[in-house]
Amino acid sequence: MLHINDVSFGYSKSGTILKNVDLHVEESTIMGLIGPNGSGKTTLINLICDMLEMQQGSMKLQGSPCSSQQAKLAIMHVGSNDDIPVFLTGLEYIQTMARLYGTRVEAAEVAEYFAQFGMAGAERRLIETYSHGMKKKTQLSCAFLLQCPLTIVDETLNGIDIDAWYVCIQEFKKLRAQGCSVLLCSHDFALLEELCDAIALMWNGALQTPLPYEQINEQFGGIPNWYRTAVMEKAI
Ligand SMILES: Nc1ncnc2c1ncn2[C@@H]1O[C@H](COP(=O)(O)OP(=O)(O)OP(=O)(O)O)[C@@H](O)[C@H]1O
Repeated sequence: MLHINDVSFGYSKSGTILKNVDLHVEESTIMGLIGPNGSGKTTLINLICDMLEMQQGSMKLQGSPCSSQQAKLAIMHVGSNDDIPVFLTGLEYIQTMARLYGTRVEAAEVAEYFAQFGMAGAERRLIETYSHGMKKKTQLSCAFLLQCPLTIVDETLNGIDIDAWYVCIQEFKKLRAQGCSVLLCSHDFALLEELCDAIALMWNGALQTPLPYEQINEQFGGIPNWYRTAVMEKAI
C-alpha cells in the first residue's frame, strides 16, 4: 500500500536528515515507527503527507505518488499538536473533514464516538471550550470515522486519559480489520506492543528494516530491550 524507496532529505544543503530510507507498509498492517528525538520520524511523515518537498527517491500510496490528490484523499494525518479550528464545534469539524475527503459522517456517529471518549454532548460545543485531551480525542474520532486506507499517527495519544487509550487500541484494531493500515509513530512502548504487526526503527536518519513484533519479543524479550540494544548502545 505505502511504498517508500530510497528517500533522502535535508532541510539545508549542508545536512542530510533522512538517508536512503525504504519502507513498505502493506494493507491491514499497523506499522510502528520509533527512534530517538531528532532522528527524523516527523520529517519522514511530513514527506509522506506532502508537507515537505521530495528531494530524492519515491513515495507512493496505492500506486499514486504521495503528492497526488488521489494519495492525499487516502491518508489521514493525526499530528502531535492539537491545532484544530476553535471556531467550529467538534461535530462541524468532523463533518467538514468528511466533506473534504468526499464522504459523509452522520451526527449520531460523531455523538457515539464522543460518548465513547467520555465527552458525551460536547460535539455540539465550540472546540474553543475543549481541553487539550478533548481536542486530541476529536482528532482521533475523526480519523476513526473517516477510515482512510492509511492513518498516520504522530505522537497523538500523548495527553489522553487511560480510558481513551483503551478505546484507541480497540479502534485501531478495527481499522486494521477493515483493511486499513496505520503508521504509528510513538515513544509509548505499551501502545506499540498492543498494536504493532511490525516496528521500524529510525536511527540518525537511517531506517532499519522493520522487524515483526513476534521476532522482537522472541529475540529481545520485548521492545524496550530491542530499542536499548539497537539505539542506546550505539549512542554511548
Ligand atoms: N523545519 C526544520 N528546519 C530545519 N531543521 C529541522 C526542521 N524540522 C526538523 N528539523 C531537524 O531535523 C531533524 C529531525 O527532526 P524530526 O522532527 O524529524 O525528528 P523526530 O524523530 O520526529 O523527533 P521527535 O522524536 O523529537 O519528535 C532534527 O535534527 C531537527 O532539528
